[in-house]
Amino acid sequence: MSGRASGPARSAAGNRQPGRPTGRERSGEIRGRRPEDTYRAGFACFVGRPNAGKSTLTNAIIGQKIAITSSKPQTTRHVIRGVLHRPDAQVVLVDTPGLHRPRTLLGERLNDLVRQTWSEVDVIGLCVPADEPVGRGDRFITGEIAELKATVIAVVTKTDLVDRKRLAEQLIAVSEMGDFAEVVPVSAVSGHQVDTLVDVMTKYLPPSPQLYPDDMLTDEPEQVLIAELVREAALEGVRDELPHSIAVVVEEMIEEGPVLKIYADVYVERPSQKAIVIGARASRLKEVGTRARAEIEALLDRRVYLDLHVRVAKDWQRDPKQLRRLGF
Ligand SMILES: Nc1nc2c(ncn2[C@@H]2O[C@H](COP(=O)(O)OP(=O)(O)OP(=O)(O)O)[C@@H](O)[C@H]2O)c(=O)[nH]1
Repeated sequence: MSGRASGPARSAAGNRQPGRPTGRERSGEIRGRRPEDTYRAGFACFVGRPNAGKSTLTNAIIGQKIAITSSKPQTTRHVIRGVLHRPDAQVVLVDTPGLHRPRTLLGERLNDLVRQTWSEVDVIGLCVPADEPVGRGDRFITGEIAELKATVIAVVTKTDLVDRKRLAEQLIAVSEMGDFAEVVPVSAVSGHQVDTLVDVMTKYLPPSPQLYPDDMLTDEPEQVLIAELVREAALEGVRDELPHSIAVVVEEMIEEGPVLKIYADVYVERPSQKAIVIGARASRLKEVGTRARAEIEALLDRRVYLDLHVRVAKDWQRDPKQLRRLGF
């Protein structure tokens, strides 16, 4: 045992008793620390209407492709956590799908998931794109999150798309929409103000020990990330025809020497959709496989063999059993 006085042992940074100097502080290693500089950690999420830039911003903050972005709304299905590590804080980002009018069981499940996530986080970043007028959708979400315990920060996204005058007007319009702790303009694409936004979010996290180990970027199982990459590739070019009809399940992953063999099923709702996804003489499916494999290899940094099967799961969006099987 060390000569430390009795009391609970300290296992993680910041989990210390106030007033008791650590060994590093005693040796003068950490100078000029103010009492408010304690370690902070907590959960944050971005909300906003579809296409507001939430996933892109999450990726820009974590610095890795952890959520799937697309120019079409509502591609984010799973709650994906990315963990941002800083010397003074840990921000655990939870990515949610957009809240929308439920037309299917899937829609209802997604909305439940969103509300549950909102009630569990410390900080919510309400994203409003700079290049579109503040609208009913933004006001609706602002109202929905107003009563939660979380601190709400308004984030004006995609600032690279507008000039300064338009941005200034949008900042005013957004700040008039609700009672926000702060309003922060940001561009995930150019990176402008991303660090500032993280500083602001960190400020509102509670003092807390580290929540996840240092080397952890995301706790989403690899399979889900891989399935999302396949799904994104399968949607490419056919989004207008089957925007919400594709689901992907990774059935098996087998290590074979330096190669990782991945067997995945691509589910569609109808035989006609199966034909679209496969394409003439399987040409489309081959392209999907090539594109997805490149993405997966980049994600895992290793060689991958990808085997895709297209299957019809009739009306999977409306069937509770199928939804459970597909991970919803
Ligand atoms: N120019 C520009 N485009 C952006 C920026 N952030 C996001 N986008 C684009 O806006 C579109 C939507 O971005 P997403 O991050 O998918 O939006 P989202 O809010 O997660 O969308 P849902 O998953 O549908 O709720 C994509 O085409 C992005 O490339 C930005 O800072 N600048």
